[in-house]
Amino acid sequence: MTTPVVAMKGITRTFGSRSVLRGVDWQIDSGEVIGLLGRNGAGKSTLIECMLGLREMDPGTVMLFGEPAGDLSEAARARIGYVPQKSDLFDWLTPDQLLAYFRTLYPRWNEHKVEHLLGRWGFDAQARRQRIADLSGGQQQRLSIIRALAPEPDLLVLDEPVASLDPVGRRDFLRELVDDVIERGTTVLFSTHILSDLERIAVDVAFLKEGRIALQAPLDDLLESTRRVTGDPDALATLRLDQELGRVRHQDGAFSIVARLTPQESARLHAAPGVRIDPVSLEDLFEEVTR
Ligand SMILES: Nc1ncnc2c1ncn2[C@@H]1O[C@H](COP(=O)(O)OP(=O)(O)OP(=O)(O)O)[C@@H](O)[C@H]1O
Repeated sequence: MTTPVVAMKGITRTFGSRSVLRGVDWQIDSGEVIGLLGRNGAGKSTLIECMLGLREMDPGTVMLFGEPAGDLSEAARARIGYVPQKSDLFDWLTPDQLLAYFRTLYPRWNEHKVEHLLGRWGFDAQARRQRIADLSGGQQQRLSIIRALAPEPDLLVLDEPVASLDPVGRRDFLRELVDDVIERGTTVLFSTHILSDLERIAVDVAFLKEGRIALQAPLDDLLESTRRVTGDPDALATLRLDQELGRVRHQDGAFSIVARLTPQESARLHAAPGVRIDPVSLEDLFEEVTR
């Protein structure tokens, strides 16, 4: 049996009276590429920070590459790349100084990739010698991504990595992620609110809701099996489906259920009079699962 890259058990985190994580059990295996979704304030950043041993937890344990996250060996630490939501760059340095510093910390550091990305992402000679504090938010985010990719990590964790990037920067970053990072078999966890980005990468999606992973599945399977069933409120009110994600009574009196349908359920509902079955988008799914 191979050791999971991430193994979390009973992760709990409370801020004052607010319980943000409520006993998360989660495992991420080698080579998985997972998009982490959840409403604002659902606890995605908190979960990621607990996962990487950057935040104290209430009860709970996290193992990374089989080692306790809070007491990682240098070797295990060097296998992780992290792009935080808020820049943690040493902003009194220049990009060249920052990258030179990090180069000394990692046994593996792909200088060719660094130069290539710096060139492609608009770091000319002047920008490379400018204080990071004086770079734009998007440039800082690009630099943070370059720093995380340079050591060719086995686990790459990205917390809303494209939030400050312009559309060209986003597309370019996604291309890099798909063509190089994922292609190499890297395990990737990334949180985003840009659902179309997830659809480009074709990954598993995990939904964080009420302090737990409420649902995780390959995105393609999820979209293929999930349907919105609309019909007569009285008939649908008593309908029970195996994997129901949500039910809504609309203002116009219509009633709909969003559920993952088995082939049998699908056949049964298609044959039922007055029932409509429609595909759902990832946005619909997000709304239902995180409602
Ligand atoms: N240091 C802290 N002290 C008090 N509350 C905190 C602290 N850090 C996070 N929280 C609270 O925990 C909740 C989850 O925050 P978190 O940043 O993890 O959510 P998120 O899912 O990443 O949100 P977003 O999508 O908006 O980035 C929020 O209600 C936040 O206010």
